[in-house]
Amino acid sequence: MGCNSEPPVASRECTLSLVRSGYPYISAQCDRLGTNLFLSRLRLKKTLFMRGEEAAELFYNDELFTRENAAPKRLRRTLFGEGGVQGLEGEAHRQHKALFLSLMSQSRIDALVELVEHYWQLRLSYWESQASIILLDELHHILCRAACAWCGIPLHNVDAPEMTKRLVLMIEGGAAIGPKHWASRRARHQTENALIDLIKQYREGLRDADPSLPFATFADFRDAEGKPLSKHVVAVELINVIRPIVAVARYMVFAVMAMHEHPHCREQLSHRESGHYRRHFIQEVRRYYPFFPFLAARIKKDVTWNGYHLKRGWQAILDIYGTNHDPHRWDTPDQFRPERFEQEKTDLHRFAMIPQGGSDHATQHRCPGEWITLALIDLAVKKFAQQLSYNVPPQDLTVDLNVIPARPRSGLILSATRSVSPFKAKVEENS
Ligand code: HEM
Repeated sequence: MGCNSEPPVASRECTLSLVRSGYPYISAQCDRLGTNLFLSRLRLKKTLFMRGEEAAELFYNDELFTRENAAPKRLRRTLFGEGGVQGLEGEAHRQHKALFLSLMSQSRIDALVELVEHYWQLRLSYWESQASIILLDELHHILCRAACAWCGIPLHNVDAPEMTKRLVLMIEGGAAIGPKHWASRRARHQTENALIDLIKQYREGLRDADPSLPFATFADFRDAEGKPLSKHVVAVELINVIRPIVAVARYMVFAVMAMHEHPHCREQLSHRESGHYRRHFIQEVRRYYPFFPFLAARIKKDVTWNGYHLKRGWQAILDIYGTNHDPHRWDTPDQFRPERFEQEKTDLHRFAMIPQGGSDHATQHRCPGEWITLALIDLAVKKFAQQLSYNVPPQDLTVDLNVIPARPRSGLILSATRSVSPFKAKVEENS
């Protein structure tokens, strides 16, 4: 610990090294310096890098840290959109966040899972007719259709592949450079415009919408003064629902990959009464595999913490991946061991395991889609451990730690996929 000094400096400027090394970069500096807090410059801005449970708790203190204008512009123009919940603070944030959380009742989550099962079932005969499929691409497609139906966004069959392509570009283009980044910006622009048209028609009475679905929830919202959200902000928030649902495909793929690489896990998951073990397995998937690498904020006022002076105006970066792998908190953090969660007191960690952010859902920026994510990974695990037979042919399953968001290079190719136990298909085909 320092004695009323600034945290140790890892390097004068670290942008290139961070881009080259990717997810493990911050942890490697922390281990080298023997600290969970260090300074460097990111794109010339003085930046405090933070890792671990204690540092995460500090990062989520909104008296000291703010998210306003903290995320890089290139992310706001691709992944997040401008004017959405991620960049809001205080009362405006609480209002938007309450809308998201109002969508997350158990019955609504069950409805989404049923829709995913429905579209999965429709796709299954295609899988069975093919020599092989790329699971990541297939799940993107299924989740896009289910997410749009769940939100009340009309998607005719012809639009579905285009919408899937655009949402995937938003997910993958934020951190990309060059043509892929520009394609991602175009995809956001086109999707926002298409949604703005629908919202306009709805508000002018030219189109109906089910009042219980997210489309109407956002389009009908009025603040305390009776003011609606602008059409653009409604579009951004609707994309904030459908885009991350499609992104859950990566965790579903990682779960199937983990079963392939750890056959003893698959064996335990194949029993129908495996619920307890399945929860631990899913938590380990979220802890172990890389997804979002870090979060950005700005320090609001000078503070002394653990003997270090932290200064107002510094950029702060919280290392998500490093916190989930912090060797001070997790035993053998780089091994995939679901049974580690037997010893954990709770399933919902506030600051030690933060793949979808930490602290509180309602008052902080913690992900409101955490329960949906758990339910969709659970669905994938049950399907692949209990209801489908398939082969995993030789392929390149390397997960590059400098590609954000991470994925297995092959996307996980499966061959000879067959249903061995009937899928539940409760929802009638209606599109
Ligand atoms: C692939 C699974 C997912 C991952 C890894 C993930 C990760 C994250 C992370 C790291 C944050 C930022 C937390 C923070 O700033 O403190 C976040 C926020 C958010 N996520 Fe997720 N998420 C996922 C799924 C979802 C789903 C399924 C939804 C919606 C249905 C969703 C909607 C949001 C929204 C709206 C925010 C902004 C919350 C706020 O600013 O208050 N996410 N997510």
